[in-house]
Amino acid sequence: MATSKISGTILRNATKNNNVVKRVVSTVSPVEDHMGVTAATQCPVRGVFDSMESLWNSPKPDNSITKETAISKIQPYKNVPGPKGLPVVGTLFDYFKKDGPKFEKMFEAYQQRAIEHGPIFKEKIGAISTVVISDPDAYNKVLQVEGKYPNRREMEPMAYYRRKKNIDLGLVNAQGEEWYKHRTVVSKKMLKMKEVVEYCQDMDKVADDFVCHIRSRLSPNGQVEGLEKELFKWAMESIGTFLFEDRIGCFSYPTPYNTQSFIDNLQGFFKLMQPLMYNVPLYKITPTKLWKKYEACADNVLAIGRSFVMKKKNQLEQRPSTDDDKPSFLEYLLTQQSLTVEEALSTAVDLLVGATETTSTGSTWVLYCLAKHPEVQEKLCQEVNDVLGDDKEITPQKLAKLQYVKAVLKETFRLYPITFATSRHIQSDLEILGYKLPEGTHVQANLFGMFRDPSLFPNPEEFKPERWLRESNMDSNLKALSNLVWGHGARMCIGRRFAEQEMHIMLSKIVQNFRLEHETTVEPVLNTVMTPDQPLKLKFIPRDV
Ligand code: HEM
Repeated sequence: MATSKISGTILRNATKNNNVVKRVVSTVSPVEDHMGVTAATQCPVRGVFDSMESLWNSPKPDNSITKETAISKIQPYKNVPGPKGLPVVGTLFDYFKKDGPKFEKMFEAYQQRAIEHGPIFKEKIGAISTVVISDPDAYNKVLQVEGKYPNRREMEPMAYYRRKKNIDLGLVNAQGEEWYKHRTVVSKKMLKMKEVVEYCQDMDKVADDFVCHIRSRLSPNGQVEGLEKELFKWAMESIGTFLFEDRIGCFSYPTPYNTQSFIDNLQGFFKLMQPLMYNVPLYKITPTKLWKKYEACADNVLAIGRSFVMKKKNQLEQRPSTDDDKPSFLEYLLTQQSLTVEEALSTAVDLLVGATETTSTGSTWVLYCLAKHPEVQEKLCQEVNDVLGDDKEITPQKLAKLQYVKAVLKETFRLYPITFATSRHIQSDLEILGYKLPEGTHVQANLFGMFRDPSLFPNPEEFKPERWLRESNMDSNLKALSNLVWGHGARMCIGRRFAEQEMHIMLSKIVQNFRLEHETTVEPVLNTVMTPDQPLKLKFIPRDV
């Protein structure tokens, strides 16, 4: 496990600043949306935080400000503590200093800032100003001002690229009513468990094929060269079964040219987006070298993604599905009155893009954590064998019983939250932790910092899936914090149910078939999502020989 250089207690350090207020009970009233789904049911953490009072309101000796005085002493935005920066560029140049924070380690920078400045700090890096919250209860207030159309910070290079090419912004970057239109269509299929479990059998087959594929790729020393790319193929094959109700053929040998090219370009697309997102956006004035590389990757991703989608669309036109067929998600999209054909195609490509780097990287971290913890691996294998018995197929009923598998995934994401912070532009003024934030402020929850805060998670550097089991004595409200790795509210990750299902299945099959050992120690870095800083060298030792 990567041991962070930083340790400490963010929340208790708040008392170093004069800004600590007694936390006020939050009363989030569930708002019903057009689909009759309450916001409370959409967001598993919402509401749960309401009762976090007991955790966070316990008297602190040096926290003498009462609720009333806190309210009368609400301070303006300009007084929110944080690192001092220069006019216009803020702290940007700090990130270029040899011993300064690093863009590719923003999660550590946030953790360090929170330890220095307390549970609320603000930072301006170049053109971007952000308020970062490291107090779970206080962050609940952000949920109250999400509005009907929650607004996340754009992935600026991606959005700029699409505007330049006149392409639909898609679910990830669209805002307001435009976003809502796409979201309404997609969520009907992707957020409903009833719909997602329909794909359990397909995912089970993909996972079985992945296990065979791994066996075929084992070198004499038991390693799989380019493991990350192989996991990427599994993620792509899995989403393909959903989007197209068909197999893409990622495991065939040699790897189909389009698949390989999609993988290479998508990885470049995410890697290059990271520096483009945080640096001064010179690419908007002139196409910089970095931008040209990014644009080439984005062009390829789009062209290949589109070719997969178009191929399926043409097949459907030649052979429309019958009543006996399970219609694919692409077919569903193409038949929606509210979307144009172009919008439907864009959405399908977005899902292909959104589903691959995330789940493959998340799975890389799980396999790494397991390889480092043989005792967890054995416990996991035992659970899988007990639940599956002789019939190796994973059904939704069996999946529901695999509690330790789920705990392993949660614990992995606690240590390596692949999206290290949430993002919202608040839609009305907000009083939080003694400060008044104006409408439009960009606010983030410091996930990495909170997940490694010893006052929240004892021995935070230890990998202990048991924390998340029903019988553990961890406060149930704190358990809910793990949901934030998927975002929250009406804009939470739309692929969450799908991603969890495919990862739980794949993980079960891997531990059933292999014992994992690790040969390298890796650290997390940001390539837009949090990835290992070097290729993983894991040994897959077949259990049946
Ligand atoms: C380990 C896997 C994944 C993680 C950790 C993850 C995490 C996230 C997070 C944190 C967000 C932002 C949510 C918010 O702002 O509240 C998000 C959005 C999104 N995710 Fe995922 N995701 C994963 C897998 C997937 C998959 C498999 C798909 C597609 C099948 C997907 C599609 C999307 C889309 C389209 C959005 C934008 C949703 C919107 O703005 O309405 N993700 N994801």
